[in-house]
Amino acid sequence: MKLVCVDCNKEVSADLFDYQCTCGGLFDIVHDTAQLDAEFLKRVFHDRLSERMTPYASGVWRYKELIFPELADEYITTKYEGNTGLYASEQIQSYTGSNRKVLLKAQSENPSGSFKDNGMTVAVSHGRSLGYQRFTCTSTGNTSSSLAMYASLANQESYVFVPNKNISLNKVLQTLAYGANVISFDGTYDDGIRFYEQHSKELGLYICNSINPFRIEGQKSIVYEIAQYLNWNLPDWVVIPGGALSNVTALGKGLQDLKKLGFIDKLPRVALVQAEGASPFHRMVAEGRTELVPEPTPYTRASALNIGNPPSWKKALRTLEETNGVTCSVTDQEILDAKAWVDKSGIGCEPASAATVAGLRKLIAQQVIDKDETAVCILTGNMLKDTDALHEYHLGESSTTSYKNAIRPAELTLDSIQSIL
Ligand SMILES: N[C@@H](CCOP(=O)(O)O)C(=O)O
Repeated sequence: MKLVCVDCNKEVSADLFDYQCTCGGLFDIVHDTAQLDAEFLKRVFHDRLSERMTPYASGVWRYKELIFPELADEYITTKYEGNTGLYASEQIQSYTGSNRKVLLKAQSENPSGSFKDNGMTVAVSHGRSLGYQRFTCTSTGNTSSSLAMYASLANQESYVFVPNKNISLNKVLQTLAYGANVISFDGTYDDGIRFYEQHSKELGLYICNSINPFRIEGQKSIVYEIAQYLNWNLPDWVVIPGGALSNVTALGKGLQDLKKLGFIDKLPRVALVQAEGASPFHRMVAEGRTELVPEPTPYTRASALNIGNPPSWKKALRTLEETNGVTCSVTDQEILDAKAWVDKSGIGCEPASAATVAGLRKLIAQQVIDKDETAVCILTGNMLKDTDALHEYHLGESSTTSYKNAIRPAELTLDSIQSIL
């Protein structure tokens, strides 16, 4: 296993772990797959479906050979994440105008209620194997609750940076309840990432955001699981929401693994959907540019997507290129209407997830996706992650998003944070 920079292609041994290359680029993890026997692995992955209460019962660690083969089992911190439902919905078929039942992959059924668990179990396990006892992330709420859960499960400390506005109160409460030290700051997720880029070394904390390539390795399991449930036959399209762009990055990497190993014959096409108020990546693609222009003040009601400068955009672009993918953006109203349909289909999701269903509907209407093509939409977070959205949609009310048990530095500086640690 080695780290390869996505910008300058520099190769570094994975033992010399870092988040960024000296050139500033993010790292990819590259495994040595030459010795892997695909048919043998398929059998192993199948047999592990009957595991209970061992690390291999996890829908992530089931695929350990493709994710982190070198890790000693003693470091695995798992809550049997993954193993989430894949549903064929007639309601969503009729809402989107498809001629085929639409598949929904409910990552919302993960233990902390979002897809972040697939990556977080790997990041925290890796951090522990390096001897870290204190973990951190910046988050709009799902990453933080996931980290807080795994850190506490491993009896470790977590310090999470959370913007003080435009995020879901429930997610912050969940993070606090799991025992994290919550640091509420004036800014956005993008400011938190910038802070890490400047100070990761001095902080001495293990960073669990998606700039960490081990998070991406864990998130690859989402597409492995879809493929395995469908007997290694993927639909024509995978529709995925985009904020920090870790999900689409991991999807692309997972698809390449499956193709290289011969588990699948051809790559499905990827449709990446962003919220209109936070869509720098879609705008870049739609305008034919090759450099992302950050949005300084991203805003969407789908708070998990409130990101103006997604760190993984170059990796995401690679996924789009490799899969002949497309992007689109949808309005908050389109997202909330689609969410109401997902909720009443009995599956349920948080607003950001519903961007996929809204996007599929739009792309079918625009004839980018044919009505006869098959599609799976990835639902990233649980319906109860954002009950304010339910209030607003169904009762026409909104409630406060202030929270009191948080640490509030006057500003996000190294001194102010070090005084808290
Ligand atoms: N919506 C995300 C944003 C953080 O993204 P990450 O992939 O870098 O952890 C959240 O839940 O915080």
